[in-house]
Amino acid sequence: MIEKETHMTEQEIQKLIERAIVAREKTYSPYSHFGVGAALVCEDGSIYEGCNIENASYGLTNCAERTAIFKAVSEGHTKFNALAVVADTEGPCAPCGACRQVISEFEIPQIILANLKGNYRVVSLDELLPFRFGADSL
Ligand SMILES: O=c1ccn([C@H]2C[C@H](O)[C@@H](CO)O2)c(=O)[nH]1
Ligand SMILES: [Zn+2]
Repeated sequence: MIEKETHMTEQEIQKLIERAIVAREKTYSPYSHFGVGAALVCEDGSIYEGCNIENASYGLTNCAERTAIFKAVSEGHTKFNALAVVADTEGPCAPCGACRQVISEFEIPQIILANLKGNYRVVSLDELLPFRFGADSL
């Protein structure tokens, strides 16, 4: 189901969700047993994947979305076209607040929230994080 206009084709969306599903297989989540995968498209078309990485000190856990974004930024990318996130959820997987703030920092315009059952929803940054804090708030 597409609930929002997007610049991506159905095929592009499906390919990105598939990359996030593959990324999810690398999940390190021995505490929650809740695997999450993400796939991020950079402006130049390159794709970075990420999974959630947990820690015995629970608060040090890094979410899949932030893993993908930090991998890409650490390789020199700061402009992105889209991010897909997938988990084994009932409806489309919703990023946590910390990830929303990081997604906001890099102004990722299209965020694809998906699950393993084939449901997905494409949302804009304003839908994902309304009234957000950014550089212009400082
Ligand atoms: O946006 C989110 C929210 C949660 N998780 C992970 C963190 C933790 O490992 C597990 C349960 O919260 O899901 C993500 O990867 N992304
Ligand atoms: Zn998160």
